[in-house]
Amino acid sequence: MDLWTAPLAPGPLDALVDVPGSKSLTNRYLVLAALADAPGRLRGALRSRDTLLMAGALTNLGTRIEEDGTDWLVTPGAVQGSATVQCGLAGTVMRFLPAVAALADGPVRFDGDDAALARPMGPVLTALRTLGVRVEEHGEPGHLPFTVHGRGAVLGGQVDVDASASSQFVSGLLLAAARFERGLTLRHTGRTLPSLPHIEMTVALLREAGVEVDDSRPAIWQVAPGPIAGRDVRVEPDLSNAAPFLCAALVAGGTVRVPGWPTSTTQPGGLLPGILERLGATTRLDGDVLSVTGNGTIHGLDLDLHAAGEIAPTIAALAVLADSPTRLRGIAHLRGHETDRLAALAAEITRLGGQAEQTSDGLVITPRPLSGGTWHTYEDHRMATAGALIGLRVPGVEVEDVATTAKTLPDFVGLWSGMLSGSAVLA
Ligand SMILES: O=C(O)C1=C[C@@H](OP(=O)(O)O)[C@@H](O)[C@H](O)C1
Ligand SMILES: C=C(OP(=O)(O)O)C(=O)O
Repeated sequence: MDLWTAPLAPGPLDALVDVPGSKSLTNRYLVLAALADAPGRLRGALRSRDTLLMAGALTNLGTRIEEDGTDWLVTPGAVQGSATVQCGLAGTVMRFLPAVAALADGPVRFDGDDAALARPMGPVLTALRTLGVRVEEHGEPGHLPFTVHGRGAVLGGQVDVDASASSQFVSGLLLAAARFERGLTLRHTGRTLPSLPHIEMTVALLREAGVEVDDSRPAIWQVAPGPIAGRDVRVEPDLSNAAPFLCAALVAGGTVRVPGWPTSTTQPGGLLPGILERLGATTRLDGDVLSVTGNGTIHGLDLDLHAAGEIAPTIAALAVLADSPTRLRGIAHLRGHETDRLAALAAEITRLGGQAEQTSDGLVITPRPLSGGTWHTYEDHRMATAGALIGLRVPGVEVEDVATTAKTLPDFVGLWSGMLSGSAVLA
């Protein structure tokens, strides 16, 4: 077992951290570019395990993706069957590509890491079947591995989807829907809907590519059939990956700045400044540089994170170091993320001597004095960065398999040490 001793904060921070591109934007732009009617260019695309898996899968499906300096040039081709899609542990790959594969002229087999076999896929497969696509399951029903038997075209029409376990079920169908003969009307039938900003991101990117989307009725999205424009786009920095760095200012005191912060964004990380202020930070946006300043005091709070579940592990790490208890709500769907994040956080916080209880839809964390020990990461990049954050203040936190951060941030350790040495860190 590979252990990385999380460095203690040397004192108040003063750092500029240039965070690489957004995973969610990169993988959406790649899918849209692959389905477009002309070549496209991605600037600032993230290179990480999840985006390289997406690029590799699209290449297997007939897209040409070339490096041009730091850009990705994407030349669409007819979607090809007799292909395989290796999903790794990437939700965006396993949920976005089945609807693309349905357009292929033959079978496309989807497989992934062992941990990926536990992630829910059923609503995507049921929706494709409703749309007339044959799907063959090879393991536990509603999970990887499976084969989508493309027939070269999808009629489209109306479909009901329960997306309470993941917004990606909706995004994945919408992204390919303009290529269905009749487009798609998708109605979410579940009681809760997580990560709405990520669905809004999908809608925004479709519209930017010239696709007509009607989202005027609650929980219903209608995508008109039509061409998808090949575009030249720039990917915003990954604001959820910025979170551990910005939060480090609350743990260690001092200031951490992240350049390239968008003035408006559909990334859920756009909610961070408001959340960090409630936790005790001061935030400022000077041009496109977000500064977060802390004085070492973190306030516990009651927070519904259903819109931004992705940042919950980072907020949970702050909560264990706070001056009062924290209740995180609205994040039952985290049980289907890279690991059962509610169980993983509760187990690891408890292992260090903290107190964390799972509720039906979140966690209650009561600060207690912590001591060092192994912080298990369960192949979850955000568990690894949460351990690093706690280790800034608690001596001897040994983060297991820190390399798992490569899922979305391959140089996490380098960026983290650069931040601590106070130098400007350029990705
Ligand atoms: O569409 C996307 O890019 C994502 C949607 C969210 O998924 P869930 O709705 O499953 O939480 C988020 O947590 C994930 O990291 C990325
Ligand atoms: C839930 C996450 O990833 P995925 O895209 O694999 O669902 C995440 O990055 O926090």
